Amino acid sequence: MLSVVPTPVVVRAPSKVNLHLSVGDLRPDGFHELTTVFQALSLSDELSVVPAKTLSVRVRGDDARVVPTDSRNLVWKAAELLGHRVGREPSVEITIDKGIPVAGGMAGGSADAAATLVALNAMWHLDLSRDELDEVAAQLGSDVPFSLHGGTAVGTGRGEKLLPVLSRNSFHWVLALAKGGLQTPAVYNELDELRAKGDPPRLGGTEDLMHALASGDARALAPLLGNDLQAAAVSLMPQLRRTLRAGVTAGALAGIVSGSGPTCAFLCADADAAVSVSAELSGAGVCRTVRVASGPVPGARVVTSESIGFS
Ligand SMILES: C[C@@](CO)(OP(=O)(O)O)[C@H](O)COP(=O)(O)OP(=O)(O)OC[C@H]1O[C@@H](n2ccc(N)nc2=O)[C@H](O)[C@@H]1O
Ligand SMILES: Nc1ncnc2c1ncn2[C@@H]1O[C@H](COP(=O)(O)OP(=O)(O)O)[C@@H](O)[C@H]1O
Repeated sequence: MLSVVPTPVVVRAPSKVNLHLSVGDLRPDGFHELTTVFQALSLSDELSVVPAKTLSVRVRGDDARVVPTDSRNLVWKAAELLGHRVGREPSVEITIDKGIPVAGGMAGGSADAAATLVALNAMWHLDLSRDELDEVAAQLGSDVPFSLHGGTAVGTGRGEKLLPVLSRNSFHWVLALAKGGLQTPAVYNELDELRAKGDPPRLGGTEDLMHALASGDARALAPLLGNDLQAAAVSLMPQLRRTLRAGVTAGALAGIVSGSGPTCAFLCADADAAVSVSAELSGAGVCRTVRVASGPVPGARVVTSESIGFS
């Protein structure tokens, strides 16, 4: 007799770097008003989802031991929220292969949450529209809608309201992963404290950055990269100053802290330059490990989803 065993729905979801992250005032709801330009990068997580008796989560990869596998995991929350919304028990086993550093300012948890929504939308044949998925995504976290969309986009509000940005060519990045992570709320908090004590510089507008992206010119883009959270991340982890200097000494066009950090992202002139910067940076002893990535890449998407038959 032929029995059909479902193969997993496998979804790949990208990390991100904020090319521009301008942080406004703290809102009454505890979030800061942002203007940010996200770019999705090829460094990614992969999720495999199969039907099961109950909801469970497994995590594999270098950082696996610091990722919760219970209801604190964003994929658990995503499965429950979507299940509740469509009236289904989220009885699935989710395996996360982590490529994105944990608590690294690269939206790894958000990528996994977005991947879960995409996987369940496919597995349960829900056919939810982009807008419906976006609405669920925004409830899970400010960065989750961008992890769904990918590409290059401007985020406003708390980062969840997105507009795509015209971007030509691929950009080449080297990522310096730190020993340890930084918790996003602590970094926003530190910025509020720095602002209460003094007046750290605030980023201006994004017009020139948009032109540089449209022209696809990495050399034009490099001096326009900026992140208001960088001062706060460096204040909490002063060794990042050395990492940022080392990347530029190694030949990168520019370096910034990615989002709330502590990953540092270095924009390079081309793919060859990225390989050479990564080699030099990994020998400099200023970070835990180094990765090469390119962007923009698409948002969370199914990479395989079939049923196989065997007798
Ligand atoms: C800083 C950024 C930049 O893209 O990303 P990461 O670097 O952490 O990946 C984001 O704003 C993080 O987004 P995300 O990680 O989804 O944050 P959320 O879960 O929505 O919020 C976590 C906490 O961060 C703070 N927060 C987040 C977003 C925002 N616009 N203002 C905030 O003050 C709040 O303290 C909030 O309680
Ligand atoms: N699927 C997940 N992957 C990584 N971290 C997760 C996940 N779910 C929950 N977390 C928790 O979220 C925190 C922030 O993780 P992450 O999303 O990787 O960082 P960031 O907010 O800096 O982009 C982690 O410290 C971890 O405890």
